[in-house]
Amino acid sequence: MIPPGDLSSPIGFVLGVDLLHIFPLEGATFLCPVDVTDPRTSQRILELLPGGRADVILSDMAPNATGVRDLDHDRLISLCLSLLGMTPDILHPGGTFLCKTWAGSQSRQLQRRLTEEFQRVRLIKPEASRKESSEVYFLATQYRGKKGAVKQ
Ligand SMILES: C[S@@+](CC[C@H](N)C(=O)[O-])C[C@H]1O[C@@H](n2cnc3c(N)ncnc32)[C@H](O)[C@@H]1O
Repeated sequence: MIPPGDLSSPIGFVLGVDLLHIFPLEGATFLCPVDVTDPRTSQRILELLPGGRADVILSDMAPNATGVRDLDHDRLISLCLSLLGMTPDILHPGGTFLCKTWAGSQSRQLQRRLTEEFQRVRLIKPEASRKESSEVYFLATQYRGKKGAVKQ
């Protein structure tokens, strides 16, 4: 329980990662420009995370769209899979993973991979997402962890 006097104090730690420069924002730490597909990135993230692990990985990463639907879809799935590949290093067992995708033929493959790693996986279309957009989000919860352990 949080004592009332502490409600205005910062709770948690937010680390933003992007290929592009991010303008400073009070209360958040940024690692940029950084490519999540670079194998050195998880180590750089780890060095900044207090306690060495994140509770939530949240991604609305997207490549620059070419307009070729299948190609854009494949490139975004590939980004999501790169991020998922980092979870053993940076996500707490029991943690949550949210990623944006554009619906397409590889979505099932990503869903399968998420289901191997998380106890619960849901496909979400937020109200704020335009109906005509193929954008959908996978919300995966209760990360099994490296050895299948789930934090209680
Ligand atoms: C839809 S934008 C979201 C930006 C941000 N969330 C915002 O609201 O301003 C997608 C972002 O994914 C980033 N991105 C694309 N590929 C990336 C990669 N390989 N590593 C890190 N970030 C990447 C882009 O630079 C871009 O800023």
